Amino acid sequence: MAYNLTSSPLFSPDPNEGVYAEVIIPLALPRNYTWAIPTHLRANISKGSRVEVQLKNKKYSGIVKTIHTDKPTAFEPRDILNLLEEQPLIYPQQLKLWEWIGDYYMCSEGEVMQAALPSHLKLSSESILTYNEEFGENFSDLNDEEYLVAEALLLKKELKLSEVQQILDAAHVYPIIKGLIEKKVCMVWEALKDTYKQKLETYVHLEAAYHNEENLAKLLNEWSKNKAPKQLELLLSYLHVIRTEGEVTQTNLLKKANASSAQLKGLADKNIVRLEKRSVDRLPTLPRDIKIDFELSAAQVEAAESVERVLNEKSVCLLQGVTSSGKTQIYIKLIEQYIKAGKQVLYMLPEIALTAQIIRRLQKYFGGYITIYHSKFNPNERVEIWNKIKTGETKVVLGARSSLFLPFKELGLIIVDEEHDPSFKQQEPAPRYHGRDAAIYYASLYNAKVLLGSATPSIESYFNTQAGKYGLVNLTERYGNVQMPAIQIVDVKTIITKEKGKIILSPQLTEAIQQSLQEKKQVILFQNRRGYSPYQICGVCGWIPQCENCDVTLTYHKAKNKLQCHYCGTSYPLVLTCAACGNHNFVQKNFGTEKIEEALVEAFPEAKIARMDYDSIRGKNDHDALIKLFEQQKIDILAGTQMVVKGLDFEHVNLVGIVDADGILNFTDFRVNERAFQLMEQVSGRAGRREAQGKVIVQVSNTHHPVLQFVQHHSYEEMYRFEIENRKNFFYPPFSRVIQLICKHKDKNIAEEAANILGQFLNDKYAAYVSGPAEPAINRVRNQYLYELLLKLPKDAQFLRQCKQDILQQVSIVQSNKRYRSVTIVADVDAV
Ligand SMILES: Nc1ncnc2c1ncn2[C@@H]1O[C@H](COP(=O)(O)OP(=O)(O)OP(=O)(O)O)[C@@H](O)[C@H]1O
Ligand SMILES: [Zn+2]
Repeated sequence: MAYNLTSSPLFSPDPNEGVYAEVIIPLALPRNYTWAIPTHLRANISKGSRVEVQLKNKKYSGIVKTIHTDKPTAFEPRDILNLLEEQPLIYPQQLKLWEWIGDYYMCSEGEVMQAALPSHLKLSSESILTYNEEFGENFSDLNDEEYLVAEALLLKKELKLSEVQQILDAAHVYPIIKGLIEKKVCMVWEALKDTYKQKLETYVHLEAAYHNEENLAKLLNEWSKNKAPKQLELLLSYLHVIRTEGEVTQTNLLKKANASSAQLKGLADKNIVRLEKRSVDRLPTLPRDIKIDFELSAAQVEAAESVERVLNEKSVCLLQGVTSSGKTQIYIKLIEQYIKAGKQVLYMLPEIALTAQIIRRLQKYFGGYITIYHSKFNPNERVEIWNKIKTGETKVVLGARSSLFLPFKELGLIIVDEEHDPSFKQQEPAPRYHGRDAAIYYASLYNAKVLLGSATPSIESYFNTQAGKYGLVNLTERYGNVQMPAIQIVDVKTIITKEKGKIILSPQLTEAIQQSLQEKKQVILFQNRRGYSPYQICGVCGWIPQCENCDVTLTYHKAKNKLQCHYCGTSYPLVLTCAACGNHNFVQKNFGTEKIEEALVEAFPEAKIARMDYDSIRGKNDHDALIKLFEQQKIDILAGTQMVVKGLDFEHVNLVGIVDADGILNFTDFRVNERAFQLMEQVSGRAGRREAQGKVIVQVSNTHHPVLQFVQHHSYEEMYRFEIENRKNFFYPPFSRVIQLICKHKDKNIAEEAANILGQFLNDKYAAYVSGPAEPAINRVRNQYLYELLLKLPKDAQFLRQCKQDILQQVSIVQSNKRYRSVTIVADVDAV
């Protein structure tokens, strides 16, 4: 099914008859409300239009979902106040996507809208406007009303929309605010993303008049030598720098020209140059240029051709290529084809913040054709990207799951790289959607194709290939025909340490590291726990310090000398005295990345060692900086969490150590085997990617765990055959669909009662499919007690729809009881 992008013109109703619009506003309402379209707006409002509406005493910008003539009977609809753009803000495909996500993931379209639109496009009375420092103070282009608001903003730096209303004393403020945002005088502050801080830099531009060679020559020739010779010198320097470097910052220019800012200001006052303050994070504008300078290997050519063949027949193809087989290279060739055919491509990655390496790789080939969409970007930029995608100007977008909400004009292909990665699923808040699954739906609306890629596909996707729903293409050899790394299992049970705890560096691992260092190779050590040690125990009575807000032991962070809860983030001072027995004899149990780093420094004093986890990486650039250092071999050993795994490509790593595999194998989740395999295979995949075969050492005490063998054989198929039997026997996905319901309340009894009532109802109607309510392993987080129900439902669309409806209805019945009104009930469809 494909939709016509030009929205259908309004039907022409009887002028005396009312016309109404169902409007989505960014709130979690159980349903959308209806407003009347006043006569003067009828000709221009269509599906997808952005309008200003009032609900109770608050105003919102909302999106028109449908237009009809059925007058609501229960209430007198109010008029829509304003139409904010002539053209619809979003395409019909997006309305469809929002609706699908709302239905499928059991949330409101308002919640989807909240996630889908950049903050600048969703205004409400509570929105806060902040002054945009980049704008400067030149208000000459503003009209009277805009001027009033801009002046107030310059003074106060931020204003609530309700305050703007008072300043203007007008009913219709949204169009004025829209104008100010478009002119970049202000931005909408995003409460959740307050980490965003602009760093500004002043850029120097030649005024437009001197872009003309003749004018410029005249200016230079007629410059009288004795008047401001320093400025002339500065101007000549500028002309030199702009030619060689493309862009000129004030700092750079003044340094190169050995000039002062007063001299630069002199040039600006003469209207020769113009100074512009701009955020330094902003992406450089690269020329739009495709430069593909590599050839695919024979195996890659075959795989690429198979992908094309499959996509001619099916909408979705899974490219299963072992680690370092060059899947990215195949994507690059495919992207090139789509660009040349005038189509847009969305390249989705699990965590964009961790993928600077891939961004660099793609920019090298596609230059300005590639755009990155990122929640860390300045809101102005996000709207700019939004608009360029909507007009079709931007051809390729690289982004995490939220890039799915962009308004593509001619979407041709979605690539979901590392499709198995659990971070494609949004956890909190709603919409709790899966980026991969929503991508498949979204693509279908454009008749676009989807390419899923992974060395270790999700069981669900692989199952779909076996069922014939998706095509499957295999790439079984590494690029350059390097052998897959050899896996050595080290039984840590047999190694006794001084402290009778788990060993961090077994003799085998130590020796292997030594050898790598001698050969001038690099080492990655993986541990899925950060901090120094995950708990400390009183050596006398066994008491363990816990978080006050969560049912969780506290992790010791040595560098900060603090205890920290990894669930709510609260820090505590170190506990030296046991709260139970008063002794001072704590033992640090188990270990995280910080302790590994310490052990490495001790064992290899000559080596350069670095740690990569959420404690050592702060800003968005830290990660890339560390990766670059590792690429340039300025680091010998890198110890880290999942962060060291995701799709990274290093040339000189020949050894990988999985320091504590038991920590991966002992989860209680039904996906544990799948996850453990994926994680270990992916970590292993970082070794020996270029020349000779690499080596992986897995330290583990549970040496008979079946997953270890699958990893040792690098055999996804063995893992799949083993796991699919389990899933079938216990009726887990892909044989069923799971919906997890969680009741949360600060009073344990109330949470439990609400869960019981819900459970009772579900058990009456869906007994065969319900387990719980039960307390999860961690039953209190942020002072909220948790109770969980799990439904494993047959995959019958009709049946599922009914069941979801019943659940939602029941949730609202439970919450209509005063006692349970404040119980939070979360439904998570396809929970991961
Ligand atoms: N045809 C080719 N020409 C030149 N270099 C290539 C080619 N194919 C792959 N490579 C190089 O081999 C390395 C591995 O490729 P790539 O990172 O694409 O593998 P991958 O399949 O994505 O691996 P993973 O699943 O581990 O992320 C990269 O450095 C890549 O540049
Ligand atoms: Zn806590």
